[in-house]
Amino acid sequence: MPHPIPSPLVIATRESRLALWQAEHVQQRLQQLGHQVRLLGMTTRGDQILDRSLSKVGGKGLFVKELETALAEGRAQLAVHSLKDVPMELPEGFVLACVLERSNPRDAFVSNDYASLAALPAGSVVGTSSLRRQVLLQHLRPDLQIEPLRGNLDTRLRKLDEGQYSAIVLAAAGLERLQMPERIRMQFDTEQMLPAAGQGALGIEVRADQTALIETLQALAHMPSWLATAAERAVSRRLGGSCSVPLAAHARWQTGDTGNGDDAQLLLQAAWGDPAGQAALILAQHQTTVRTLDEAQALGQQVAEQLLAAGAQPAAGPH
Ligand SMILES: NCc1[nH]cc(CCC(=O)O)c1CC(=O)O
Repeated sequence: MPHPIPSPLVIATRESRLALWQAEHVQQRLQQLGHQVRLLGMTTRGDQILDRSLSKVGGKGLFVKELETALAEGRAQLAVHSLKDVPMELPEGFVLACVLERSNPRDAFVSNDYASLAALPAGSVVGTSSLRRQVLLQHLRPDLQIEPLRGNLDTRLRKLDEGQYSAIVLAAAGLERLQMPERIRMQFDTEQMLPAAGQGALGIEVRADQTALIETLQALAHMPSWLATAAERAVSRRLGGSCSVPLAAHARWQTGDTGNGDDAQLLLQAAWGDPAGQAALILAQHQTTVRTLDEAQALGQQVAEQLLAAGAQPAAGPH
């Protein structure tokens, strides 16, 4: 007999506005299916360490460890994550139960004074929180001064408004979820600023032994988004997946939009940039029929091998 599904179900969540929105979104979806759902808010080490670049202090795992402890101890059953922040390898005993339908995967240009990246005068200071954006922005506009920007969305916007930066670049999905779409002056198309693996998608993590719960959560799964992000994450995994790797990976369906058709083709594009910022960007892409998670991962591995063959360097150690 599988474990019965507890009632109420408890979602462990960080307490940033974005994390709460995401947890409440899943709460509502599960309530619509007839489940009782409560939230358990908690502060993680990633939320506490705000003064150093994330890539220097241990990476994505910082945001999920406390949530996993709550799952392990049975204080909660689900953790809802921005898929982008989920490490490529989950710790033993945990699985990604499903990926929900992806919203906007693009990066947004936010500024009080300038309408687009192209409009910024030479030497302008642009804030961004990831090595990927830093490398891609420097590639698009070598004349700009790209500076680190940490903190949750409200903090980042405040730093912009205080005049520390002429513009900042962050995920459009976050601004849309927090109902600040008017802050977005321009959205980069994905060819110009290739998104991070999983950007704009939500994933639900559970304990691997919760088989009945995993079964239940398949009602929230969106296979086209799951397959696309699985391909993206496989690129990241092969390159040592962590925020200390300046890697972009984005997959999109080419035929139909369902991913379920017999001939649905997935186009996966990826970029790797030298963190020192000198060498040219390395780009790779491949398109193929994808029907299963295994096929999606094989596509990701293939594109990763292309990047490596062209000179991309995998991260030194595991994170
Ligand atoms: N790294 C933080 C983070 N994690 C998820 C989002 C936004 C939503 C998403 O990408 O799914 C953000 C903010 C950002 O990158 O600007």
